[in-house]
Amino acid sequence: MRTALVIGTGLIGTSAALALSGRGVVVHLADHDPEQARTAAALGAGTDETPDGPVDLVIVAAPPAHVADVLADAMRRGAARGYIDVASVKGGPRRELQERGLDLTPYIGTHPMSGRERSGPLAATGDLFEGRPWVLTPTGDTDTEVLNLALELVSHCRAVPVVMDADAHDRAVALVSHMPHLVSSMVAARLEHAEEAAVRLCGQGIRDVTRIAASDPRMWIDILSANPGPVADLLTDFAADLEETVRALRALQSSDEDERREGSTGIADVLRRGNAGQVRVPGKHGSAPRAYESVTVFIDDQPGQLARIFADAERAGVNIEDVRIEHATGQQAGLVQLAVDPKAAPVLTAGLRERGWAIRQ
Ligand SMILES: NC(=O)c1ccc[n+]([C@@H]2O[C@H](COP(=O)([O-])OP(=O)(O)OC[C@H]3O[C@@H](n4cnc5c(N)ncnc54)[C@H](O)[C@@H]3O)[C@@H](O)[C@H]2O)c1
Ligand SMILES: O=C(O)C(=O)C[C@]1(C(=O)O)C=C[C@@H](O)C=C1
Repeated sequence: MRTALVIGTGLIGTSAALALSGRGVVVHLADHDPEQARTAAALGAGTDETPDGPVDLVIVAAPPAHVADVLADAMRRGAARGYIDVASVKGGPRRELQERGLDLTPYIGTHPMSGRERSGPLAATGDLFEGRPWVLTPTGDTDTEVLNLALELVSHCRAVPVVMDADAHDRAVALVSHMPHLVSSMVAARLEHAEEAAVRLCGQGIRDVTRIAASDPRMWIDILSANPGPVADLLTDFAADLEETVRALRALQSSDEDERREGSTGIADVLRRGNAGQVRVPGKHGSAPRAYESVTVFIDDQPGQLARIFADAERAGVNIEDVRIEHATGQQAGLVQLAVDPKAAPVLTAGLRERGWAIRQ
């Protein structure tokens, strides 16, 4: 692929454009808000000038409700050899395009399974998709050359291609993305009118559960409107679990010992099922989940601390698999949790202590 046109230069479009530009592809940037395209260009994602002629690949990264319109327009004016979109839902856009009677052989619906709770080009990064699944939904009619262009894009973004049927994709993301998003919003909504004294105690647990609730509601209304049935089915099962859990908690309040025992069994069952589901969440780069050990380091909130920790870990010969930072409430300090291979944990602990770091036991 030598040239590409990204239409919709927000978080996802600009991240893909940064990755492609970094691999030498000439990327043109367009957005219905020209300021967004200018910002993306200023970040080094490409040029906001209109291409002279057809490009190799058009990548539509507009909100889901606009995808079919934008694609249809680009296809009618022959803007490229191949066309893809990156919307979070796949069945709806394809059907909308079919209804318009367009030739869909040069089109593939795709979806990178990576994002952030922030929108716009300023939130973009060229490594956003690294190691993440990128779903492609070709059909029997898809032009092979276009499939190859899409695979090239996925490879330039260092993502992992996954081929799926569009409707099967929508059912899968209802489970792993859309339903969890609503649950996160509902947990976060409990905080809206909560007392300040309680909110001040927020720790890492609630931060993990509510991060995605900060996302742009307009985008999520589009996504959920395009996949309401599968999400409603999942939430119906979720509601049944909730009811059972409430029943078990009420039983735990009982003065009757048998009822309390039943309540305790009910709660243990929810927690056990949670453990069983959680271990199925794939690990880094889509590999089977791996158990890492955490080494927790106290840091002052000063520039360069993280860089020093990483350099000292390298000196100790330890590979850091993942990192998480927890800020201490009301203090200029924090805790850095370094996830490492269990065998490397004592080596890292000793190495960091030797270099003056305070390690939490
Ligand atoms: N945010 C995520 O985590 C995520 C992850 C994977 C896929 N997606 C999908 O990627 C797409 C973009 O999402 P985002 O998070 O980058 O959103 P964003 O809000 O950051 O960017 C969307 C951009 O599209 C532009 N736009 C809106 N209507 C347009 C139109 N008609 N023509 C041209 N440009 C238009 C907006 O001005 C904006 O710059 C969506 O379809 C979304 O479902 C999002
Ligand atoms: O991690 C996040 O912030 C996301 O919003 C990512 C996420 C997801 O649910 O995994 C959200 C929607 C996209 O369609 C794909 C990815």
